[in-house]
Amino acid sequence: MSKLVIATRESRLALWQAEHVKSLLEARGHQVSLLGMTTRGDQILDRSLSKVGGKGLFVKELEVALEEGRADLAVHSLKDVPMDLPAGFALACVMEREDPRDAFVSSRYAGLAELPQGAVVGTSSLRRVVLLRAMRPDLKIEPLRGNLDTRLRKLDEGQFDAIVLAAAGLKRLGLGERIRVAFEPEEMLPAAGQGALGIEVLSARRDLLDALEPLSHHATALAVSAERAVSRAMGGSCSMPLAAFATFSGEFLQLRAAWGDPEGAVPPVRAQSALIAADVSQAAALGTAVAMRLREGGAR
Ligand SMILES: NCc1[nH]cc(CCC(=O)O)c1CC(=O)O
Repeated sequence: MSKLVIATRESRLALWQAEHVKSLLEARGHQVSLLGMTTRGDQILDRSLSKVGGKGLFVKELEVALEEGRADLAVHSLKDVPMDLPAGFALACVMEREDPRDAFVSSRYAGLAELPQGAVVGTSSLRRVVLLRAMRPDLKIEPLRGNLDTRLRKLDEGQFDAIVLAAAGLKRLGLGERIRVAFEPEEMLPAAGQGALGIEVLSARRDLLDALEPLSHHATALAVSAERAVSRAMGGSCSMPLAAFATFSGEFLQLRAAWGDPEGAVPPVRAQSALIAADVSQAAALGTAVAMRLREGGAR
């Protein structure tokens, strides 16, 4: 069968994800190799992502490799993939989702409620900041960047009383025991696409669709399509605190979303809706409808 090259970032999580796709494809008879590369997002570690150009930072170099024919596939955490891909690129495959929740990580405290008044919590996600503030306005929330190992090290060095990370990344790296408690979506609604992997290809590469089809996961694709439609309709960038989380069971797609005021002047606006969805365009329509409800509720 075909020989495929996967372009990947070189963080431990990105490599795990690329290896995961590699082994799934190999099990189906393909020959696969990895092409590791460093992206702008990996180089810029001192500033909040929202200030330096956003989600595209982790994706651009991988797209150049696809364009130049040095690689066939790029594996991404969907959360980091911009809503609209550049012309000529397509999200060919959405894979089964890992745990979509956010995780409370701390060595001293068992959960948010145990944190003392004014405790220091690390996160650079604006979504996590506004949702944490809504639950615990007293906390001191401080920026936390770097790859997963760096963030855990900063916690272990005592720079924070607790940090918040995606459960999916920790579990993939075998660090699931660091999770003291996973936030229920009612408390901290996940980001669009959190926990799901997507495979990007050049749109012209119809030849790859057959190889990728067995890796795609219908329920995840529907959920993520609804979530990403919320972000798209809200003009979502990572400078907007936005959460969107959908679940699909039976034929029923349920979507919840939350918008936070970046200045924190008003509490988060929440909206939800559900419908029977059979394909990704119906799922996206649900996302658009929920975005409209957010706006009606005061989201900008
Ligand atoms: N923003 C970085 C990022 N992109 C994807 C994940 C975790 C894995 C996932 O959501 O699939 C993380 C780390 C985090 O948010 O803690």
